[in-house]
Amino acid sequence: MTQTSADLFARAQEHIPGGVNSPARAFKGVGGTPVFFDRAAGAYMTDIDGKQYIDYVLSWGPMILGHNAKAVTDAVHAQVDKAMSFGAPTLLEIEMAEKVCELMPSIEKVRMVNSGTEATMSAIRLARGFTGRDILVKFEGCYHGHADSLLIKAGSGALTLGVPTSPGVPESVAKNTVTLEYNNPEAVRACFAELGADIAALIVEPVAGNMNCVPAVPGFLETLRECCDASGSVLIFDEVMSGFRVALGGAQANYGVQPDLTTLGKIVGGGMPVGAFGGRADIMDFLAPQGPVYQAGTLSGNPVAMAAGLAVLTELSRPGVYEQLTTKTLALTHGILAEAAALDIPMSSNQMGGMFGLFFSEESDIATFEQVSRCNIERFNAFFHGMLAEGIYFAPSAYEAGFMSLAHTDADINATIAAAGRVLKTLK
Ligand SMILES: Cc1ncc(COP(=O)(O)O)c(C=O)c1O
Ligand SMILES: N[C@H](C=O)CCC(=O)O
Repeated sequence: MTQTSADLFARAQEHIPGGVNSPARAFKGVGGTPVFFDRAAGAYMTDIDGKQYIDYVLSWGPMILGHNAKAVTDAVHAQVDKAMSFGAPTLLEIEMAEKVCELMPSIEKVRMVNSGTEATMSAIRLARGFTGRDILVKFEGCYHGHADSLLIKAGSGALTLGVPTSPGVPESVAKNTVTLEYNNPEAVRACFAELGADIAALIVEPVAGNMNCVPAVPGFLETLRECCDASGSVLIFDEVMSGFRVALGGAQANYGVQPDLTTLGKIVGGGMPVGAFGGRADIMDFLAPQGPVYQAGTLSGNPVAMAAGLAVLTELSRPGVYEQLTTKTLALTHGILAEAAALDIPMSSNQMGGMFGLFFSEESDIATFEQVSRCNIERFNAFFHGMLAEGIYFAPSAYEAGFMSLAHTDADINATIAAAGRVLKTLK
């Protein structure tokens, strides 16, 4: 942390609540003050004082090509020169919808929105309107944005700040959200046996990325599918984070389980504020103006955002991209684990495609929220600050996933592993 960042953080707090526009940025979990950034390119971000960092946050996932990839900035500049917004239909929106449906075949129709929160909130309203039921099932430690019915036992910043269930959510809303243990199929079966006829939807992160990184265990998503089929409930995969990150077709392609609805964000907007939700045509046709469930947005399908997102999806559609991301991510996690093992520091990792988690834990198979909660947070915090001083930017919370981009080179990864070795030595 530099004096300039500290000064700016003090100034920010005068007129911005907590000094940030999203709590996850505030360094509350790790202590200290956030770094203020000025520019970014490829795998690097440069702070306000000119110090460069290798970035594994990537704007919390979207910058999968690396920061300011030329294909994206060219597309954005070209669109800005034409128009920034019409509030009327465009060809770009059709191209985006066609591309998303092509890449994720469970999506027959898709609606663009402006954030992941809007996507999940709208998907849930749609599921409730479609089924005529109220109950929503979610999992502890999964984060689906900050809509009222989802801020219950949530992950990410809410968990980091110790308010997984937020004040301000009325009891009348909270009572319709049932929260279960992630990766526990028995709990899901029991819940559906009791409440199935009243359950509108079940929403899940198929690779949880808001309680660190915890992929679904084999059979878990299949159980969700079976329970939803048996009770006529809508199965929603929240792929805001995992979509186009763990595979081109998202986690649903890797696991071979099709949801009824999918929510998207982050990568689909290429770094612009975008979300999307889509799925079975019979459900999506319940949306206004075709159907009765209302949902709208002044800037939804914004042409600049569509141009950025399409440019990213086009780049990601090239052969070999996800193999590269997997190789890079495994090189990083294995390299750091090897440094820790050499120092007898218990550490384990999870990984899928370009998404990973590092755990200061004796356990090597982290699959539940409880296991994540047992990790050594103090050690993570010390590791985080050591790495930050070394010029490596990891997410400022033990409950967030890490991200790899195509721009990270072997040299970046090796430099990160060497830095981790030096920092881990100080944690002995
Ligand atoms: C899985 C998941 N769903 C939903 C959201 C909400 O997205 P946004 O922050 O764009 O509202 C996020 C991230 O914040 C997320 O990781
Ligand atoms: N974990 C969150 C999204 O994935 C972090 C982003 C935020 O809430 O600011």
